[in-house]
Amino acid sequence: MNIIIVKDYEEMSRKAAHLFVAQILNKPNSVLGLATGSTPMGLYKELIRFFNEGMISFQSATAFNLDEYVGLEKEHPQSYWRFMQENFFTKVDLPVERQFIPSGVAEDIAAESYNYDKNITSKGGIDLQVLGIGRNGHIGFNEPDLKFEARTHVVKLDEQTIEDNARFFDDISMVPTLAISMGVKTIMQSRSIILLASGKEKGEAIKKMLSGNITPELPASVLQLHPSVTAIIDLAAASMLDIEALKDLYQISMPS
Ligand SMILES: O=P(O)(O)OC[C@H]1O[C@](O)(CO)[C@@H](O)[C@@H]1O
Repeated sequence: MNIIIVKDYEEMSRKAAHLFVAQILNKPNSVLGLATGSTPMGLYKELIRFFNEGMISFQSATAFNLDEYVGLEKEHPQSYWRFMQENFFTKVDLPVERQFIPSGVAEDIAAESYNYDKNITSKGGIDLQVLGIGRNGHIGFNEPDLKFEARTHVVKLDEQTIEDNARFFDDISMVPTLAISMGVKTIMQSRSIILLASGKEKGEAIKKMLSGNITPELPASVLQLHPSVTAIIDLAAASMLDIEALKDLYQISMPS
């Protein structure tokens, strides 16, 4: 794993956008794995800026999102479908027919999960996946203790995840308790992964992710086994790391 420690959220977003731009320039028909939440919003803003400046086009790209709440219609203000429309898809030229987000209201969620994974494979697999990280170490909505072999599936959200995401809903009781999420195995099959983390509340999860211990109790720790991960972490999220000790395990670059 290559670790880039940056000053703040803005620098994290810029660096991540540069990696996405490089990916698209090298392979215009890339299959991108996209995420929601507060973390990647700055990345999308930067990509939209690059698009508006004419530097990149998503015309030939395909996008698969990580997850969606079960029970929320597309148009629900907190659905991840809506998040992607508002923060990215309507602002770039990625064709609608190649924007994929699992449906949280499919009649047969098991079939939806199976077909979602199959669709990723049929498009050649994900070239570049962006991930945030939950305070409990989740990636996508793969909560602690879920097996690493899971493909796209339905997950029961942790109390902590429900609490964390309650900020987006009028009341905590309105936060869905289930989600459909790419599984760890689906994520690990991506050719390259960028993990983003910003803010001191992510410090503990980042420390555990890099500790050397690989366990489903801290789902992001599995990324230590992936051959091409770049973790872009701001100083606040990196504040609990013993950088000197980690230099034996990872390639680490510090802010200039
Ligand atoms: O970026 P946030 O809002 O801190 O959320 C952390 C993670 O949890 C999720 O909301 C659940 O998938 C991710 O989208 C995100 O990466």
